[in-house]
Amino acid sequence: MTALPLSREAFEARLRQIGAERYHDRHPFHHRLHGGDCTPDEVRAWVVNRYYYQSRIPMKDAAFMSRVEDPALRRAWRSRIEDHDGADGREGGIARWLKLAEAVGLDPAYVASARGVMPATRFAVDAYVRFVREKTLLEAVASSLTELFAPRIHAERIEGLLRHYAFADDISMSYFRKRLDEAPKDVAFGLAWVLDHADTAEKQDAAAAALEFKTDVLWAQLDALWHGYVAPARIPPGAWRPGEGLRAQAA
Ligand SMILES: O=C(O)c1cc(C(=O)O)c2c(n1)C(=O)C(=O)c1cc(C(=O)O)[nH]c1-2
Repeated sequence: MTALPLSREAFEARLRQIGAERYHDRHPFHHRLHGGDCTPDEVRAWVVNRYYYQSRIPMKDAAFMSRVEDPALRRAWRSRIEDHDGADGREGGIARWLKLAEAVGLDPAYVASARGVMPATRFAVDAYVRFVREKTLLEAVASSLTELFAPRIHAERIEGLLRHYAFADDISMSYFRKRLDEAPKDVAFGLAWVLDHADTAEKQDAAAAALEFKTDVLWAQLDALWHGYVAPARIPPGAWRPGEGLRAQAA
């Protein structure tokens, strides 16, 4: 006997439960960061590694769009690329992230080179891009739904960083402030699309598994960061080392 799909409401609740249990706002590295307990070098390591995630988001969205045959879906999706890359003289999220890099004392060109990114960060982030390129469109859209839970963490981060770190100001926090405006529209669209298209129990299971996979992508990045940079730090070969990639004044 084939299982019946959950109602729209029950399926949405199932997706939200995944966030409640597995989203990376629960990770100890985030508690440390937002609570003011990170050393300047731990913050720098986070900025260097998280840049790689940021830089790959528009690439995964372009990979997604390259597979979409419906112009309406492509039209709804394409602002995600512009939000990160910028458009028509408007600065995008990547440029704003590099302002944060500068504020924490890093050379933006070094960060943008991605030279200091840890292997585990690359593996996790590249796995996300590959997932979106290779899985069904439903799984690809579902994997973006961690953003349902992101506004909460961005608000928490703005507040925590402003309270605890001298580098935090309007300019260095602009990435997160802007995401508070941008993300809700994307996620409302993505959630409605998944609820509309996951119309069998099998598709609901696949969408839920995709969201879990994505929480793993995020969690694994923070595990790597903790292992690499929080004492006793075990920095992997080739990854950023304290003192490297600093901007001239901060060196
Ligand atoms: O700071 C965060 O915790 C966080 C998490 C996520 C996420 O949940 O994937 C994204 C972002 N930020 C973000 O800024 C962003 O642009 C973004 C795009 C996506 C995506 O999967 O398409 N996730 C996220």
